[in-house]
Amino acid sequence: MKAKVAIIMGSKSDWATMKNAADVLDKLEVEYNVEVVSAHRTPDKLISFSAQAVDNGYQVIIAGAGGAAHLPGMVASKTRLPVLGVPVQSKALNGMDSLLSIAQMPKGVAVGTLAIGDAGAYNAGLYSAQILANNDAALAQRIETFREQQTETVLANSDPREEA
Ligand SMILES: Nc1c(C(=O)O)ncn1[C@@H]1O[C@H](COP(=O)(O)O)[C@@H](O)[C@H]1O
Repeated sequence: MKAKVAIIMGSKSDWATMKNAADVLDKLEVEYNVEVVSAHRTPDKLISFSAQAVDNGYQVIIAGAGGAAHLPGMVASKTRLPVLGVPVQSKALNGMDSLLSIAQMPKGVAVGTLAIGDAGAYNAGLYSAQILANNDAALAQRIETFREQQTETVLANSDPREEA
């Protein structure tokens, strides 16, 4: 079966962050492809990737980028697929630049913006699974189980003085 989720990022240096999206998709047994695509450095590849995304079987695109993070918005401008943008934490501005670049889209081209950094990437993975679960009962059940286990873990470790 072809992967329905694409995880793309502006640079290899974003992988440490974007791996969090891959990790949760692994946990939920969702297939994905991973690729570096940059609006700035590989603009032609961005156009072809986005234009072919539907034909390639993708249903959701997770796009992570840092600094002048144009990647998610530009991909969204060239495909109707939902694009989840992950602001990678930049050194100079701690990711505020990435966050605002991704969140402040002009009306008419939508990008779903997640939180800065690892948690945002993880939640982008989770969100993409939740979108796919609308048409996949087995995946929906795995997400329910994931949540129950998460709740049980928190309830079993409710003394803040003890190590998790
Ligand atoms: N924001 C973008 C885009 C883009 O938006 O297309 N392409 C690369 N970059 C970002 O540049 C940062 C530094 O990249 P390098 O570490 O390769 O210098 C990365 O966080 C990347 O996402």
